[in-house]
Amino acid sequence: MTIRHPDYDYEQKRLDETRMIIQKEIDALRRDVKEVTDDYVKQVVNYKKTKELRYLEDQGLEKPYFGRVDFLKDETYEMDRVYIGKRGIVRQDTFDSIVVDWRAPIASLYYSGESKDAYFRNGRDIVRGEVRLKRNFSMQNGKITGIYDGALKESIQREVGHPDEFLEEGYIDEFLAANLNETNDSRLKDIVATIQSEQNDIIRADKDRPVVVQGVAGSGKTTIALHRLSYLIYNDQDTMLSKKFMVFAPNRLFLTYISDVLPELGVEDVQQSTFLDWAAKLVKALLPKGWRIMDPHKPLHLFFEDGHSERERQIALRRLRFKGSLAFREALHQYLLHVAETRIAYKKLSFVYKRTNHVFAIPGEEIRELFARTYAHLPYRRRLEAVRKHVKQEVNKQLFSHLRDQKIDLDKQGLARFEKMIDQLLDSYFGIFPELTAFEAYQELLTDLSLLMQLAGGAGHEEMTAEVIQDISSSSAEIFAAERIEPEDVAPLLYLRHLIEGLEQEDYFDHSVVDEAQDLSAMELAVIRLVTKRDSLTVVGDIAQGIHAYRGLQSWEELLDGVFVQPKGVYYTLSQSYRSTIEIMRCANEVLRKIRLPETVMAKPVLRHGEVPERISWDGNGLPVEYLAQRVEAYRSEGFQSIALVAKNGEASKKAYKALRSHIEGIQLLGVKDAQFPGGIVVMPAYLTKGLQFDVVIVLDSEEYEETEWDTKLLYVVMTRPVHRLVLLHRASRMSPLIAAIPPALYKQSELSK
Ligand SMILES: Nc1ncnc2c1ncn2[C@@H]1O[C@H](COP(=O)(O)OP(=O)(O)OP(=O)(O)O)[C@@H](O)[C@H]1O
Repeated sequence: MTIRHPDYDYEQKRLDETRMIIQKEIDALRRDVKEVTDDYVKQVVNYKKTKELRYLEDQGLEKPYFGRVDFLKDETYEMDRVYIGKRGIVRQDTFDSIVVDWRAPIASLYYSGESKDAYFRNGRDIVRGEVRLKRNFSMQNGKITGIYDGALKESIQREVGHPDEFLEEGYIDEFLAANLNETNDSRLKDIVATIQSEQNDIIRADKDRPVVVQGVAGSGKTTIALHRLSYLIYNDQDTMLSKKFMVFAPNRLFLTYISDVLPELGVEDVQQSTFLDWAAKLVKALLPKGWRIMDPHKPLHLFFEDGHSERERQIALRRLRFKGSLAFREALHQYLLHVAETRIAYKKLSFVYKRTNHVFAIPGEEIRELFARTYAHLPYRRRLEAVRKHVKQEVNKQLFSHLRDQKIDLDKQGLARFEKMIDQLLDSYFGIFPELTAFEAYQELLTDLSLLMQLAGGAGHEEMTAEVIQDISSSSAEIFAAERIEPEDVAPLLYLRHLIEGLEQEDYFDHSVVDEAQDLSAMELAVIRLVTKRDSLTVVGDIAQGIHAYRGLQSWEELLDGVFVQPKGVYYTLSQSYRSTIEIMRCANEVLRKIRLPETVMAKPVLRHGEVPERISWDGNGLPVEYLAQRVEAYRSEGFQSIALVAKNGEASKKAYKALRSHIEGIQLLGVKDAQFPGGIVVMPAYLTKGLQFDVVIVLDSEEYEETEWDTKLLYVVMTRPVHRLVLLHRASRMSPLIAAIPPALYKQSELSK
């Protein structure tokens, strides 16, 4: 902390002046919003003023800004001194901007740091110059408590040696370190003051191209995606509406976990849903009466709980993987082609114009060409309409040229009669085209084995052997026979609806965020792309945290090469991890190392130290409940607020809860059906901890994690949840091979006996 900074007096004076102006603004706004009015426009203005007032009262006065940049413009050689805050503040009397909003174009300079070659985009223009100073402030009760100047590399050089080595090791500036060290509670918070340059690039990326982010655990993916929404709304209010923004997240628990930060960021009315909740609403309208979508957690039981045969799992795996694949999307397209080519007769359309005995005719081949090629890009039903319209125009053209040749002047009535006749003719011609409905077509494709073989198998689909297709088809038929569809049917069914009927305008989003995207299938992401205007998507995730063997992406290439092709998605990677201490990340990285993925990058923790993780062996039966209760109490008295006791699966967490509830006050059990994230002390299954963070994580049954790809990923997820402390408990008789492989120097070991 540098209270005696040479500019301290200057900055404190500037802050005092700013606060005086804000106080005046508050007084004026209070007077304005008191006024009762019937005028609608004034009501809208008052609503905005009330929001502004609330911000100024709650936060603006206390901490109007967090940073400053001095920018010397190349063109004019003028120095701009800009103070940056969470919201812009403008004096109502002079309209002078006293604080610039972090989302404003010029604020971008603050995030890219000091540089001789700096620039920012202002609309289409690029403003170039030099960032002479980047300064951060800590403030409390209107007093500056810290000033941090950001010549990052230079200060490292001075203090500790060669900068690059330290940056490699995750050196961070003092200001970020101070922010990270504040005891974290489990909720997500805004990071506007400490957004890092590579995170800033993502937040401010082109809005009309898909952005795909692969980031290690704790690299700020969720946080950044939400900040990007805030940035987009601020800069593109004319073309985007926040109520047309959608955040797709993995479960309802996660949605309540993130929902607090959205109003903080000034984006209140964003839609939030799991993919399934959103898509199921649309799909239900396509299902016959009495049909239902199966419980989405059934596969979790099948794959994570005991008591299921390997063959059962194999069939389910084949079927579920196929339904989420781009190969299936291709088969859906092939189905439509198949219908267009084999189920439509494309007869010649002809009739005799009685008055002249002239035969008008459109060859069947021409209609085929129109249907199967010219209008092939349109959904089936819209294509029918377009071809019909085209044919009608063609007939009319022929008629007028014939009438001209024959020098016949047809009056209004004659023309109307002709038009009616044509309409009748077209009704009967197009009436024999198959009337497709998405649901019937979908069922047919999956249950007609030979059709599925023809459309999904063959050259180029070597993995789709007859046996695999047989498994997919017969197990799908069984589900349909019970008048059910499964969650994995929802996306392809919607996709097929799009191919057949097209989507309605109100189904579209102005921007979609997909969090934990590795858990969605390529097919689901293809559907999200369909419903998002101008490819304005932010897709974030971590392949190393893809914990569902039966679903989800295997690699980002699948997405970039198969879904975000035109315009091409922009791919970013983040390897700096901000959540956990160095000690925790070192252990977690040992597990990550075991996940052999081409895209795996080791997480680089920021320089924040803490206690080393503990491995505790226990030789009794059940759980060491009294010991756990003591530990939890000790953590509580250390000031930690959120503590997760994690069991590998749902059954085990229920058992643990039963054993612990009378020993630990306020402990809560979280399951898949829970929609509220309570914070505090919770027992939960490992797969539900995704995306969340806790001060402390205690893994209750670490011996249960086998050396399989999915268990490794699951353990990695769990180990990367804590901000401060990690404890791995295991039975004395067994240890997970994944934990056995962690060098003992990286953790503290102890034994616990009955
Ligand atoms: N630039 C930053 N400044 C301060 N804190 C940050 C920054 N970036 C990320 N964090 C913090 O790091 C933690 C992890 O962020 P977040 O949950 O968004 O990461 P994630 O990549 O989505 O993680 P995971 O994949 O593990 O779920 C949060 O507490 C967040 O506030």
